[in-house]
Amino acid sequence: MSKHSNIVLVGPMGAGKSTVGRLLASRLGFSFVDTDSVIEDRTGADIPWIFDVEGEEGFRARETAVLRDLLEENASMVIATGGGIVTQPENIALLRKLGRVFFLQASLEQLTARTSKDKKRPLLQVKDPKAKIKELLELRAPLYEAAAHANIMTDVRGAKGVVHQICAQIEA
Ligand SMILES: Nc1ncnc2c1ncn2[C@@H]1O[C@H](COP(=O)(O)OP(=O)(O)O)[C@@H](O)[C@H]1O
Ligand SMILES: O=C(O)C1=C[C@@H](OP(=O)(O)O)[C@@H](O)[C@H](O)C1
Ligand SMILES: [Mg+2]
Repeated sequence: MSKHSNIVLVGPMGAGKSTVGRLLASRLGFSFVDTDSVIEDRTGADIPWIFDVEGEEGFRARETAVLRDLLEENASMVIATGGGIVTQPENIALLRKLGRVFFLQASLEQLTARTSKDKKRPLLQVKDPKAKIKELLELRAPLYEAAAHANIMTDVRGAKGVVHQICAQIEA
């Protein structure tokens, strides 16, 4: 286990990392960090713009830089990551160094429904978002498993219920 006492959330788009992360941080009295928000704050641009101008490659480099910077922080944090952060091999070790990693999962139907209204995910601005989510999940599931210390199914409970479940695992 890491010397850092952070809680790190990984998982596909729509798993609830940003929503649960914020609630969990408040419940634990930790700082909340969303790597997407850090990148947007640093660039002064939104994610679609970064994907457009710097490409996914540029965005991924920024994600790794954020993880490296977070390792220098001493605060106790809940860190919500972007769904593709595990695609960079070096990030797996960085995530596990940062703290206890929870893999938030949900059914394809739930992931699709939860992301259907938000147009700020460039990778899902395609004809068939459900098929894209499925494709990414098949590619990334082994990577989430490699990064995570624990898995949390989020289908049958709302965000608050997921917070409760994570707390129960932390306190066990
Ligand atoms: N456990 C849950 N049950 C139902 N809806 C959820 C749950 N967790 C998050 N949501 C909703 O799903 C959408 C995506 O959540 P978000 O936190 O942005 O996911 P992520 O950061 O993993 O992409 C939001 O509208 C959020 O309110
Ligand atoms: O899965 C991905 O590659 C991405 C997930 C997004 O974060 P969320 O998982 O919070 O939506 C965001 O980092 C970007 O759109 C890329
Ligand atoms: Mg998010």
